[in-house]
Amino acid sequence: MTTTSVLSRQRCFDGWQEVREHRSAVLDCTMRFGVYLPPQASERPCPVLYWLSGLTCTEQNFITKAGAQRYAAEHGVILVAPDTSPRGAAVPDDPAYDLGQGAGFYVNATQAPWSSHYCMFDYIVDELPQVVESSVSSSGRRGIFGHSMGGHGALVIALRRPDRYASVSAFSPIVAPSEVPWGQKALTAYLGADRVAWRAWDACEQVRLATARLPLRVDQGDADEFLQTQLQPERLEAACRAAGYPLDLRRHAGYDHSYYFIASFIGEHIAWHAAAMS
Ligand SMILES: N[C@@H](CCC(=O)N[C@@H](CSC=O)C(=O)NCC(=O)O)C(=O)O
Repeated sequence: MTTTSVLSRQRCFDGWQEVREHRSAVLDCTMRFGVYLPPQASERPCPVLYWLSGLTCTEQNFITKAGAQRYAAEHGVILVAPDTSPRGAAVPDDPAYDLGQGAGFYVNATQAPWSSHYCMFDYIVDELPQVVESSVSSSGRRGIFGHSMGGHGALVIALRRPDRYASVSAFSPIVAPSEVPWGQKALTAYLGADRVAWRAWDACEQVRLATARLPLRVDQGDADEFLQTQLQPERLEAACRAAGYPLDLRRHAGYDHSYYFIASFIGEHIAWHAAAMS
């Protein structure tokens, strides 16, 4: 039985924005997550939409910058925003922003020293939903979305576990971590140098193996500073086309990689997930 404490609770669009903390058995550390409870959650079961943030983020970035609560209240969706890695003094870290704490990449690490704590895939797929959904009025319907590293996480998680989700979407995702510097660095550290082990964590590879077809949407700004070096959405487009996996990829002129882009389209994503989760 996990004990979860409420660290903060604010009224927001007639619902509640909370930050909760619990001891994670999977990650072997204390973890925080944001949970937004829309007004409907006090009257009836609501679907739960999980947001995965990108490099350098905590549970705070999404809840303070995306402006998502207005739309979650409108559509009766519970929003959950976890941290991006295990945390704490006992958890291995790296001085670089793109490895270690704040950069868990949503994989289950197999290599020392990371494997003792960095099991973000299992945390997001299994432990966190158990913790959250046993304490809120959940309809049992779930969606997942994310940004950049978190977009990669959302895609891989939904492609590998379509039984768990009704829909998946991403803002500016890393779609082929095996082929770009952020991903190659993280996968080498967490999984080792053998690229065969990387396939399970690469959305383009997983599209090729997918048997189920979830509603899949990606939004990408064309002024994104990481577009050519780290993101390369054309790789996902090609993989989906080859696999016959329907993809709704929308490109937006002038938008960069920031939360200003996310805030501009978050309402569309939440409405889209709400329809799929109903
Ligand atoms: N060069 C930056 C890189 C960090 C960054 O841009 N982080 C993004 C996600 S990038 C991919 O996962 C982000 O969401 N930042 C938080 C925010 O609130 O904008 C650096 O050195 O920090």
